[in-house]
Amino acid sequence: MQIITVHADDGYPVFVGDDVLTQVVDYIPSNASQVLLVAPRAVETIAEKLQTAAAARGVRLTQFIPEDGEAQKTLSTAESLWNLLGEKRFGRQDVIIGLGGGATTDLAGFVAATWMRGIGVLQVPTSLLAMVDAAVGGKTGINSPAGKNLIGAFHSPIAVGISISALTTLSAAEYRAGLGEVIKCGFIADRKILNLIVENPLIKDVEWATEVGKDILTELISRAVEVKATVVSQDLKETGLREILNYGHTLAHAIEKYSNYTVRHGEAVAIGSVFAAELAQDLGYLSENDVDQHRKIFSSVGLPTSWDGPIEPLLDAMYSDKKTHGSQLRFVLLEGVEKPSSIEVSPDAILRTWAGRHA
Ligand SMILES: NC(=O)c1ccc[n+]([C@@H]2O[C@H](COP(=O)([O-])OP(=O)(O)OC[C@H]3O[C@@H](n4cnc5c(N)ncnc54)[C@H](O)[C@@H]3O)[C@@H](O)[C@H]2O)c1
Ligand SMILES: O=C(O)C(=O)C[C@@H](O)[C@H](O)[C@H](O)COP(=O)(O)O
Ligand SMILES: [Zn+2]
Repeated sequence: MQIITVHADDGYPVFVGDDVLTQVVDYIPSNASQVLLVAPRAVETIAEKLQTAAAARGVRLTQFIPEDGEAQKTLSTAESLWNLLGEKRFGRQDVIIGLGGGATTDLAGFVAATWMRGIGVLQVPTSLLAMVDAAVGGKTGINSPAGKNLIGAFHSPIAVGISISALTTLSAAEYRAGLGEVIKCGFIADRKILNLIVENPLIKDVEWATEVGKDILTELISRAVEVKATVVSQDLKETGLREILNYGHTLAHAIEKYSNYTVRHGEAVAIGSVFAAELAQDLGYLSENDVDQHRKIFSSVGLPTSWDGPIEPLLDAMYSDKKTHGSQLRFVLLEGVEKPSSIEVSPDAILRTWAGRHA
C-alpha cells in the first residue's frame, strides 16, 4: 500500500492499494456517532463491506442510494440528502462517506461542505476517474441549468481510499473514460505517464489492467494522484496554478452540457484536450507532431478525439467556464509536454481552429 499526502487544509492521506477500506474506516473520527454513506447501487457489494466495517467501529450507518451518474449532481438530490441529515440529527462531529464514481464523490463532498457549514467527508472512489481525480483535491459540487459544476465548495476530505480491486466491476467504457484524466495528467505534468501508456497498449483493457497489468495500473494511478496532490497542495482554491488541472475542460464541460451529459466526462476531456492542442498549434505554441501525439495517445486507449456537433452552442457554454475573466475566455494550453499555462483566447481564434480542423 502507498500513502500520498495532500498538504491542503489540515492535510490528508490518499491510500492506494488493493483493498484499503479498513484504512478509510479507521479515519472515522472517534467522536462520530453516525455516518451517512452515499453510494449508488452499482457499488452495493463494497457498500455492504463498508457497513460491516463501520458497525465494527460502533457507528450507526445510514445509506443513501442516489440516482446513477451525472443525474445525481442536482439540487434536488442535495436537498434530499440535507433532509435526511436533518431527520437523522447529524451533528458537526458526524461524517459522510462518498462511495462511487466522481459524480457521487462530488455530490457527497458538496453535501458535507454545506451541512452545518461543513462536516467531515471520507472519499472512497470506485471508478478510475474518481480515483485519479474527482475524489482527491477537495473540489465538490453539483450542476445547474446554467452549467456544469457551477454550484460547489472547496472542502478537503479527511482521507481518501483507493482500492484498485474495486475496478474489477467497472465497465470497459467507464474505465477508458478514466484514462482520459490520467493522460491529461501526463500532458500537463508527468511525461512518464504518457510513456507508460505507449509502452503498455493493453492498458486500455480493464481486465488486463486489473490482472496481469495491475502493477502498471497502480503506478499510473499513483502518478496521476501525485500530480493532483502536488498542484492542490500549492493552490487549493485555484487562484492560479490549479487551473492546469482543467486542461481540456473548457470545451469538455460545454460538450457534456450540450449533449445532456450523454458524453462521459473523461471522453469529453479527451476531445477537449485534442482541441486545446489544435488551438495551441494555431496560436504557435505547439507543433503538428505535438497535436498528433495527443490524437494518437487518446485514441490508443479507445477515447474520442473530435466532436461533430456545432460549435456555436459550445462557445456560448464556454462563457460560463470558471476560468473566464469578465468576457475574456481563457484556455489551459501547452507550450510542450509538462508546460501548461492559462491563456486568454478570442472567440475568433476558437472558431478559426474549429473550422480548420473540419476543413
Ligand atoms: N471534483 C473534482 O475534482 C472532479 C474531477 C474530475 C471529475 N469530476 C466529476 O466526476 C464526474 C465523473 O466521474 P465518473 O466518470 O466516475 O462518473 P460517475 O460517477 O457517473 O461513474 C460512472 C459510472 O460508473 C459506475 N461505477 C462507479 N464505480 C463502479 C464500480 N467499481 N463498478 C461498477 N460500476 C461503477 C457509476 O455508478 C456510474 O454509472 C463528473 O461529474 C465530473 O465533473 C470531479
Ligand atoms: O481539480 C481540479 O481543479 C480540476 O480542474 C480537475 C478536473 O478534472 C475536474 O473535472 C474538475 O471538477 C473541474 O472543475 P471545474 O472547476 O472546472 O468545474
Ligand atoms: Zn475532469
